[in-house]
Amino acid sequence: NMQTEDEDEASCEEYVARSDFTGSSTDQLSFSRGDRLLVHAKPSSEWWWAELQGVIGYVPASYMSQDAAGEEEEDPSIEDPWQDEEYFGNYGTLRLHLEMLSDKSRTEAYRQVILSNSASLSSKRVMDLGCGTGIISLFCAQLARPSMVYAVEASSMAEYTRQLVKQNGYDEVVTVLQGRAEEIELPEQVDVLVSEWMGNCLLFEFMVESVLLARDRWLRDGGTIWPSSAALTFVPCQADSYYAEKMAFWERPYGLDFTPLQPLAQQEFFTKPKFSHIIEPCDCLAAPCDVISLDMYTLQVGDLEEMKGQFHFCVEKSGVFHGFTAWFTVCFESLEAGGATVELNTGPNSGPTHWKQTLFMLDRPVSVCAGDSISGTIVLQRNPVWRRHMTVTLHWTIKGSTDNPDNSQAGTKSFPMWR
Ligand SMILES: N=C(N)NC/C=C/[C@H]1O[C@@H](n2cnc3c(N)ncnc32)[C@H](O)[C@@H]1O
Repeated sequence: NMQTEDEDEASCEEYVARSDFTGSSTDQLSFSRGDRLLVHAKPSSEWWWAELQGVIGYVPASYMSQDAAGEEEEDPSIEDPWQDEEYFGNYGTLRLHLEMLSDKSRTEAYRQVILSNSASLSSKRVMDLGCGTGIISLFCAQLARPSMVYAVEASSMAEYTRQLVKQNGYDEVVTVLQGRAEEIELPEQVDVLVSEWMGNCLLFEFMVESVLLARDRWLRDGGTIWPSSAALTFVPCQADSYYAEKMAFWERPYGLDFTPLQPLAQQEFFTKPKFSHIIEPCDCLAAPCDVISLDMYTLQVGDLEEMKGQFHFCVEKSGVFHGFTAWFTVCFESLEAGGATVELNTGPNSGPTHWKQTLFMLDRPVSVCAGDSISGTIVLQRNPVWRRHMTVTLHWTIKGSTDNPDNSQAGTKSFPMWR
């Protein structure tokens, strides 16, 4: 039902942009912090249809603020950009700790780090950032002889962690401090800073920021940070079963044609990355490639705002290119020069982990042949408002191999994680 102009104006709402936004496709508006936008419709919770100086397009709803127009500073007490209440609330329950402790690949990798460095850990001072139930700190006390381990945990789990330390007779070696690593005070600097901070797609949750701040404040010069380095790995892949389940399903359910729902399915199921995807090695269409590498000694908090990477894949076998799958690897250098490095690889050729892998589905699958190339860039854009979130923007070009050079097409897509 078409509304008349003035009615339409009446149903519009004015919002203020919380921060700058650069549209990544022609149907998205770009705007600056403080711009006043007229929201005409809210077709989904993520993207609204809005107008700015006569131009209409999609805007990310999370950037829209209805604070009293003109109020410059968003009141963080209303909406904490770090969502710490919810975040640390979740970690105050056992569910996530049970999941992480049950992840053998993850937990045994950290145990191996302590075990293989046990001699060098003698008389060392250690900080375990975000210790959770304290498993890494307990490994240090159980397998080595550090002079002190400061186990820092912001959630209410910390009081139980203290009990676990005492229960196992390590209260002389492990000191549990409840609080955010950014705010607590240690009595001294440490020789080793260890943390298990990696989120989905390596960076989600952005706990890594806390690790960098603690490194700069509490790790002595020449100290060791574990993990020492991290890499985000991508591969172009098939995702037949996921595509069949979410998209092909609408072709002929019960002998009926439901294909008009496919645009909705694409919007609802393929707009965000799919966490906890398990990719089989045979789904990989090319050799994986590290698109982003982080050196934990030199990485700066500012670098986290926008990280860029490039990729170039040579398709090794013909198939359907449904999207990209991502995972990460972290390395723990030895405390002694020349000692063995321990690696935790969360990819399809290593043991399963609770992170599994992350699947980025293209809007439309593309058939590719062996010899084709898929090259492009990835940009991880940290969300300026919701500080634990980011957007992953992919640009790719598919070039036919020499015998079918005309099969060349380009694409781009932005995936919010999550806001
Ligand atoms: N690996 C992932 N994704 N999460 C694993 C681990 C997260 C644990 O670290 C704690 N944590 C996170 N950030 C901080 C901080 N800044 N200060 C103190 N404790 C913190 C959380 O409460 C969890 O117990």
